[in-house]
Amino acid sequence: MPSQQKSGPEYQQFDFLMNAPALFNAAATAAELRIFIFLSENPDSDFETIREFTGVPAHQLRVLLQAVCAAGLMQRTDGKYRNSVVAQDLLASDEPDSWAHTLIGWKEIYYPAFGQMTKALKAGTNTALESYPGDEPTLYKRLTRNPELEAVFHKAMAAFTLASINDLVEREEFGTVSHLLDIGGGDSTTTARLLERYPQLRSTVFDQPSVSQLAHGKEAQKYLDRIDLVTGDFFDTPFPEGADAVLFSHVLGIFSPEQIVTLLRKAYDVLPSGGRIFIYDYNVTDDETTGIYGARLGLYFNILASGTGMAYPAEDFERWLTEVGFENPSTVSGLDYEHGFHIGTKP
Ligand SMILES: C[S@@+](CC[C@H](N)C(=O)[O-])C[C@H]1O[C@@H](n2cnc3c(N)ncnc32)[C@H](O)[C@@H]1O
Repeated sequence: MPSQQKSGPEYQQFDFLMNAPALFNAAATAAELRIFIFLSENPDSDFETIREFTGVPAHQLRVLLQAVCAAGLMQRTDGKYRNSVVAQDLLASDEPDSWAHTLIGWKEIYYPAFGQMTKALKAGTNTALESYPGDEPTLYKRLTRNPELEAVFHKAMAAFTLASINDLVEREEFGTVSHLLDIGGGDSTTTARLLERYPQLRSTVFDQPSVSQLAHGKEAQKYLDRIDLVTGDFFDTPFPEGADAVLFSHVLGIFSPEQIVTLLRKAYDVLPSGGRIFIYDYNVTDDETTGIYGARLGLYFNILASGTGMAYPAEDFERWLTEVGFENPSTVSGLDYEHGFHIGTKP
């Protein structure tokens, strides 16, 4: 009987897509078991050596390794295993910028929620948040009740931030800022990279109290004398004055247009004349048809994180900047991982 399977790149993409959740989880499990790091240190290991290292029963490990090979992250030659080029590049380290942390965070926190997509989208709210105790409206706030999971979340977020941050750090606009206000600055990873690059800069990082404590992590440790921490809820707590630029990195997209305008107004009010606003975030294209990182993020916000928000197109950010009073809003688009950099100046 002839094969029913269709051929061609679109069908191949369909085949990959239909199996991607299983392959993703296999990759994340291999990362959790530190197999990529092990193979980096011990390339061409045989099955028995990997079994001894992981302690996973032989049959189950056979199944896992086949899946990771099928995903293109590992190669097997004459019974010996090694990382593929991309796994060696992105997954084979424990450094803060390793994609291994991102995979584990997405496996533990993001994707379990995606099973509720239909329910959450129909309800118009982030119903998956019900799995986390508390009555706070966002994942970020509920995680403050669970320090262990919160640390996994911020490790994953910091890793992905580091993977996508170079295009932000290289923006020459930071060279003429003396005091930055980094709103929702997380564990200060972004601020630390900016301080490393721009010696004239100091930064005030505003985040929730439990998150700010994570600023004592590896990246920020070296610059604590140039970092001030301000804690609170950024909707309720006044923004501190004194900065000549405000940065929102991966923050505004979480929220609704009304909430975004509220935060932009708060930034506008504390800036001096000539002060600038910088927004670094994911953008889908203006016609809203492309952007796979943006797609994942928008769904995650609406199912779990905040019940609103998306990787808004650049034209939305520029319109909000104008509405609040910033002059000459502009966008640098096409940055790493579908990012855009939006700039406005207070008259
Ligand atoms: C996606 S993270 C971005 C972190 C960092 N700016 C980056 O680019 O990696 C969003 C941050 O906003 C903070 N956040 C969310 N809602 C907040 C609120 N209402 N008040 C203060 N911080 C908040 C979270 O704790 C988190 O650190």
